[in-house]
Amino acid sequence: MQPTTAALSLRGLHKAFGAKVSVDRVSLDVPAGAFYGIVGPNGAGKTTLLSMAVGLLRPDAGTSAVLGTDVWSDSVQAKRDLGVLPDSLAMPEFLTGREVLTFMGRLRGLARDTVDARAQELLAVMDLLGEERTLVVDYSTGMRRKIGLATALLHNPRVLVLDEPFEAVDPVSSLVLRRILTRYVARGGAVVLSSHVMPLVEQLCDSVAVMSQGTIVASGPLDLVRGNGTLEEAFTGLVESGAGSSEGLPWLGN
Ligand SMILES: Nc1ncnc2c1ncn2[C@@H]1O[C@H](COP(=O)(O)OP(=O)(O)OP(=O)(O)O)[C@@H](O)[C@H]1O
Repeated sequence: MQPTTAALSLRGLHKAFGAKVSVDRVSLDVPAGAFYGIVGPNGAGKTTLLSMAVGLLRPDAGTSAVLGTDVWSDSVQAKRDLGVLPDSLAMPEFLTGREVLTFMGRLRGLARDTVDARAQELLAVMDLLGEERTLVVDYSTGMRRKIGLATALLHNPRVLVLDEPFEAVDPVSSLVLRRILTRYVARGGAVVLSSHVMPLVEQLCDSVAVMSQGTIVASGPLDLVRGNGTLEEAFTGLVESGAGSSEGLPWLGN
């Protein structure tokens, strides 16, 4: 039987900023149809890794392939298959949400009526129809996240890479989004997301990678990584990041 091509295949990705190694020769395979969570403490290298994986940040070394297509040497095809929610989103600020979707959809080569129909549906599910006339520059943080997610979904990509997709998103929109992503995976799409919210990762993802100080310290099926405890317990055990002790700040509250 032919092995199925990985949704995302990272090989030896490496990035240093000056003397600081942010991602240290990371290799990772995200299988087709996976719902893959990447967790790690602040500064672990998740955003840097995902930015290189989707072709937004050029690595010092290593490769990334989306469904077998290299993101740097065949970026047009790779980006056709990819929907990306980056960490910090550069947006056309002086457009409304609907205009952003129309603009991005047309850039993606979608027909005008397809873009219009999808924009209407996406604005509805993201609960942004009421803000139709608001310019993105005046959006709240959560609204920006939601319009970013809508643009990631617009062209019906086969692989979604989402950096902290639930950050600043209200509980109702978060529930809607979780359902959308679960259905997307059930239909054969692959999702890679980073998050700090362990219960959410446990609820959604079938596989996880734990990052610490630029490397992956554990990866694989969720049940294997968390063992008999919760993901949070496994995470805390794996990541001895030298995080500040809760015994500190003796003056606080005294
Ligand atoms: N453009 C940059 N210039 C210099 N250092 C950077 C740059 N981008 C990231 N870093 C450093 O690389 C390391 C990893 O950062 P990164 O944002 O990838 O971590 P993260 O795991 O996404 O963190 P968080 O969970 O806080 O978002 C950090 O030490 C950060 O300071």
